[in-house]
Amino acid sequence: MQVEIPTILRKIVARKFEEIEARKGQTSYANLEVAASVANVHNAPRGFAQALRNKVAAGKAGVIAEIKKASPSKGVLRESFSPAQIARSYEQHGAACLSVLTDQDFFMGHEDYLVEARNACKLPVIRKDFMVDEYQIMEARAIGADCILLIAACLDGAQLKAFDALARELGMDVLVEVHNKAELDLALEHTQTELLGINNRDLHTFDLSLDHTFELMKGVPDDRLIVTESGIHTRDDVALMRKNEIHAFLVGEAFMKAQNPGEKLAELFE
Ligand SMILES: O=P(O)(O)OC[C@@H](O)[C@@H](O)c1c[nH]c2ccccc12
Repeated sequence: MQVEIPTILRKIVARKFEEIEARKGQTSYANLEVAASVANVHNAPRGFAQALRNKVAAGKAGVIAEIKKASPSKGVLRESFSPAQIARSYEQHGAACLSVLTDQDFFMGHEDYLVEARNACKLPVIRKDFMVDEYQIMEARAIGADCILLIAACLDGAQLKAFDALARELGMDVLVEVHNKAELDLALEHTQTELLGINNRDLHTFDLSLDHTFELMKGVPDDRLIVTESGIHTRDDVALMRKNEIHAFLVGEAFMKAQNPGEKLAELFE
């Protein structure tokens, strides 16, 4: 028998199942469905993938700028934390999209932060969380998310397929995140999404290397847009990616630690 090591990712996922059970006790799936259809009228999806594509087609970097107060690897990243202010600052300085952490226990995130950030600007927003149940996908659209993240490291093929299909049915885009070849193959086999995230950080160990992007990109079909995720801190990191034909980025820490997140974005990407 294989013994499962309680890595950080496994701890997060175990906790996530408890959290979802508690939520189901408060709001039924049927209620979320109603809220999602209301959201499709008043907060129609803003076209997350398209916004990224537009930047890249214009010869620019497509930046998904992240709003996260803390992370399990680095602790609190930012004391003064106003999602609306940060969202406007990102928009002003050329972000294509926003990423908002909604996980409370490990990232000090909240659904309200997504709502505040999205209401403060016109950018499409991805709900950044650990999706392990359809309930969370319906909830994502109900709170106005334009895209969801699916992490291949914590899903099997059947789940990837079902969650990807549900998200699209609701009008959202999907960013499928992989970290190694096995996960990439799984993602390509079971999802249709045009956005393929390569996480440079291993969510089991926190090891980080930009080489993951260069190793895995070879196996990605041309019609997918690759998003390099995590560990982008300098103009040199950006230049190295762009030299290798990677033009879409997901950046959090470097912006969150800067006094002015939007100005930091401009500094790295202009
Ligand atoms: O803060 P960084 O190193 O710039 O990374 C951002 C983003 O890639 C990271 O927050 C992330 C990537 N995949 C995730 C999955 C869950 C939570 C967080 C993440």
